[in-house]
Amino acid sequence: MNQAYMSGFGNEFATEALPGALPRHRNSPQQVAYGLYAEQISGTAFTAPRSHNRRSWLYRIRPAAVHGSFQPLDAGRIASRFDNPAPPDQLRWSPLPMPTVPTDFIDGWVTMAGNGSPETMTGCAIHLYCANRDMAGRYFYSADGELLIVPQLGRLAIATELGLLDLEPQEIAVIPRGVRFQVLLPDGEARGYICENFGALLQLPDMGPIGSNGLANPRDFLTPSARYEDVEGDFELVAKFCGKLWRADVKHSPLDVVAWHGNYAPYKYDLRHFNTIGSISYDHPDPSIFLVLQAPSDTPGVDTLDFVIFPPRWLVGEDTFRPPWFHRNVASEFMGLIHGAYDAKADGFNPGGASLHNCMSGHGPDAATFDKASSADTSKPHKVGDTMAFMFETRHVIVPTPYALASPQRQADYQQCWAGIGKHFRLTP
Ligand SMILES: O=C(O)Cc1cc(O)ccc1O
Ligand SMILES: [Fe+2]
Repeated sequence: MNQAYMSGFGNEFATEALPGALPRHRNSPQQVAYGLYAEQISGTAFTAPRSHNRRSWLYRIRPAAVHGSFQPLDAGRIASRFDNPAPPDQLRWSPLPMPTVPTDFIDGWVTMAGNGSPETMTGCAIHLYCANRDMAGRYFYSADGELLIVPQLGRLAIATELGLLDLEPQEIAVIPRGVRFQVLLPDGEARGYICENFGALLQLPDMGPIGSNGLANPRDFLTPSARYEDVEGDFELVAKFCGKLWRADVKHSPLDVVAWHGNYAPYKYDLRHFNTIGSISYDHPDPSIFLVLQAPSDTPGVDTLDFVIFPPRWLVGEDTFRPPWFHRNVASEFMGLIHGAYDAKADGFNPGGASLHNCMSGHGPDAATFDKASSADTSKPHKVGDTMAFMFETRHVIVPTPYALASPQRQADYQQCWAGIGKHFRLTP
């Protein structure tokens, strides 16, 4: 039986939708079973160390090269230059309204912020998506980066070359750079966040003194089994390349991979499976304990991108201000809320909304949260339940796009959430 998913992070998978479609003990035999073509897709340099080397072998009805020539396509609200002035202000946005005209997953991208560039393969772009129509007869890939997709509203059925990913809010998916896919909307509409990682691939973090278990456990990552379609028609292949969109005619479905093996493949992960580690004595720890996936930079210990979540958890710290503290960081923080409320903000940060606190911009609990937490009874545990927030944290400054700065969703009064923070200073302890 061809199971829907295979378990494990970055495994050497082998999967075939027709028996015997995978060549045995070689990758590129003179003739492949079922008249298939053999094709390799590499996601790291050929010479990358074995522990980081990612590539897969695809056995398909037609090679990926078979399509018409690419023509420029209007990129709409997708941006890839992050060289406009970035204000040091704390920024926050309300959720995007759902589209009023038919909009598929790709048409519905809005770039909010980013850094680096696709050409130099450094940094990332942060997009929101908002869609109400299936990608009918349309297939897409990004040569610019891997896509970390974080649904907030509505399920996604992501049909990829390597198999089908069914995704719902509180799950995430990663589509590797170059892998072609089509997104269908089982609920008729969908909204969420995308981080397009231009640099080194996302990986599971080392865990140091935490030990060999915890955080996101590798076996909870699911990769789809091979699944193909053998259909011909007048289809469109959309490529994102060097920040621009391009379209080409394709007379067959590119999702025609009958079998594949390797470790370069899409995967999904249910954030509700995260094994949250926290303080069981005093003080609020650094948010790095909530790290799900990291994209390392060339500097050991410094990531170009961290994907961090704030899941439901017990707070038990005694004589402790339990919510996130006031802080300024060298790293820059783009946050989103998938579900519920976030424990540092009493209101204004809503599911589907976003915030950006850049390098050294002061932020932390709003006045209402500060007042409540400073007088809470810390002799009793408190459950932060029914919540799922996340953060794309980067080493480089996250530049908001001109669109995001001028967006009607931008909350011009965001800084007011700290205006009520009073002076409590006195000369007695
Ligand atoms: O700013 C935020 O809300 C994110 C955050 C959470 C936390 O628990 C500690 C530091 C931090 O930046
Ligand atoms: Fe922060």
